[in-house]
Amino acid sequence: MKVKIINKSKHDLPKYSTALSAGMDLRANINERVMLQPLERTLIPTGLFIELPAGYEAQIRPRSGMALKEGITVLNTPGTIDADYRGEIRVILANLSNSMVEINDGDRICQMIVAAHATVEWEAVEELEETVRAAGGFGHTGKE
Ligand SMILES: O=c1ccn([C@H]2C[C@H](O)[C@@H](COP(=O)(O)OP(=O)(O)OP(=O)(O)O)O2)c(=O)[nH]1
Repeated sequence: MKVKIINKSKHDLPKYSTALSAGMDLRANINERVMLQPLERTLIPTGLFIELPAGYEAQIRPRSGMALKEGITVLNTPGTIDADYRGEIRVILANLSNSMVEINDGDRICQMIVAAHATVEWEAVEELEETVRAAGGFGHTGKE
């Protein structure tokens, strides 16, 4: 499927040629580098604007390398970009390490995937169909 995208950032669309794969890395589009202190969070602009068809969302996810090497995650992962959102895509980065991390302009800070979602009409009822699990959850079957 084709999705319209406006690139107002200083950077080429990252990995555009391979964007048919699941994740497209997004780059920070910032004028000054950001110093993220331990446990600090910040909102990073990307300069990207997209127009998704109804029934789809974009999800903003952390990059595993940044998570493992630097302790940087996307705080609200997976961030949701609604199909009717026309604003700039921005990314909430958080530093879960115990040292300061520098984010520079053009850094690949996260990845974005586009996913179909169900279109649900909630039907209010008094009872739900019975199952073996019933209300069991949160580890009620134990560890083994
Ligand atoms: O990581 C994110 C998450 C959201 N958004 C934009 C697109 C999304 O469509 C809109 C609203 O996001 P969300 O529904 O998560 O925010 P909210 O806190 O529920 O705010 P709202 O009341 O605006 O829906 O903000 C981003 O740019 N980056």
